Amino acid sequence: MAVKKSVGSLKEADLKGKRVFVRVDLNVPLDDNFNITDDTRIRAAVPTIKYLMQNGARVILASHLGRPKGLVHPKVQLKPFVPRLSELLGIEVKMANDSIGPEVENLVAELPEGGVVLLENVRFYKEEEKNDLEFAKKLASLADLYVNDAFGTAHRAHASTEGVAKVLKPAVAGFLMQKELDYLVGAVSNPQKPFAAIVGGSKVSSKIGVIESLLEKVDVLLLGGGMIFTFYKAQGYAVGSSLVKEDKLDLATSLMEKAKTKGVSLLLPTDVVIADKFAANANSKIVPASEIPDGWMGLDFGPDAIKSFGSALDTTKTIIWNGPMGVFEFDKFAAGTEAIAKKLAELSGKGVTTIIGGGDSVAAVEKVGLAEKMSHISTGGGASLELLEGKPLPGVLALDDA
Ligand SMILES: Nc1ncnc2c1ncn2[C@@H]1O[C@H](COP(=O)(O)OP(=O)(O)O)[C@@H](O)[C@H]1O
Ligand SMILES: O=C(OP(=O)(O)O)[C@H](O)COP(=O)(O)O
Repeated sequence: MAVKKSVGSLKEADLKGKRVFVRVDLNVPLDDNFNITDDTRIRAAVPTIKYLMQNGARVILASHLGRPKGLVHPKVQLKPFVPRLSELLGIEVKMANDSIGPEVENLVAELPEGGVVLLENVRFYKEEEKNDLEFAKKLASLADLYVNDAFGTAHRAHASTEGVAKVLKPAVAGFLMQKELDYLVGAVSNPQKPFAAIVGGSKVSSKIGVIESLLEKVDVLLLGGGMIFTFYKAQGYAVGSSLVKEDKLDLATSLMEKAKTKGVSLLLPTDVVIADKFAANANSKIVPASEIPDGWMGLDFGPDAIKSFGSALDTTKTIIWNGPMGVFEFDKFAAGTEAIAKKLAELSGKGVTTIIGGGDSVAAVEKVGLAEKMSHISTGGGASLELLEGKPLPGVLALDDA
């Protein structure tokens, strides 16, 4: 099935007095004191919410945060977002203690036109990720209309992204969703070549699968972040206590073989920055990729890799980047990520199309002040990679046709 781009528009919807269920992606980085460290995704959701408010809708916001796996987890409650959302929207956003049930229904019933309520993390219910129909119906019963503006979660077929869109009609795209599709479908379905993808981050299990299809599309594939140690181990390297997905070792081997057969230049860092613990103040040193001692873990790549990755990118015309190259949140392990951000900013200036996707990748680029230099900052990492694969996104497919 082809990627779908033409979806029903919010502009055609009758909104006055209507209860509108808006799925947004507020899955942004927070520090240990619940301070939002990058609010790009929150700001990106604002135009749709403001439009709904200005047109007299009663707005019900739903999002996930983290991966609480169906359990109520205080660390990923949505309460910390209320002040920032209220500030951005210029009203007092109400917080619900749940995402379904009588208390939520009462809050929604009391909402004035132009009012906004934020539901609690939908992933506190295991039914969310299971895309349970009964749960989707409960969410749907809160509203008269569904808007999906959560591009970052559009690759997930979950109750609040896909299930609810099937039972609550009309179901249309928000402005952010539309903007992302307009840009990305064009840019990635027909990219200017040579085309490079850079994949890092920590979601190894979900992103390693994407690599297989990326090998059909790209000329250059650079791997970094937590992704690389599974590849090293598959080659017999010692990886110490680095992040490794044991069940993906065979896949890593077959991906390296496939890259060779396809003539794709697949590069892994040749040196890494290792740490004796996962902490900002860890002891660190640079070692060859094949020599990570026991008890040490790789948290960034080293200066040789910075050079070789830079040269590999020099001749490309389109670059998509998802996933930081190291634990950039700790200054000691941020050099690889910063070097890639700087390289992409430099290449953007020379006419190369540079697309950055993903909550943490965007946070990393924001941290070094280079977001403005990129061609497109996408709020979706996994979602933009899956679009690039040519996969239809369930959260988009479920929306009404244009
Ligand atoms: N070598 C590594 N080991 C463990 N975690 C890493 C490593 N490199 C990067 N990370 C972590 O990956 C996280 C981001 O991963 P991910 O969610 O996949 O990216 P995105 O949100 O951009 O899609 C960051 O918090 C970063 O600290
Ligand atoms: O942060 C997200 O994806 P991303 O890290 O791939 O950009 C989305 O909020 C989806 O989260 P999930 O990967 O836990 O389903």
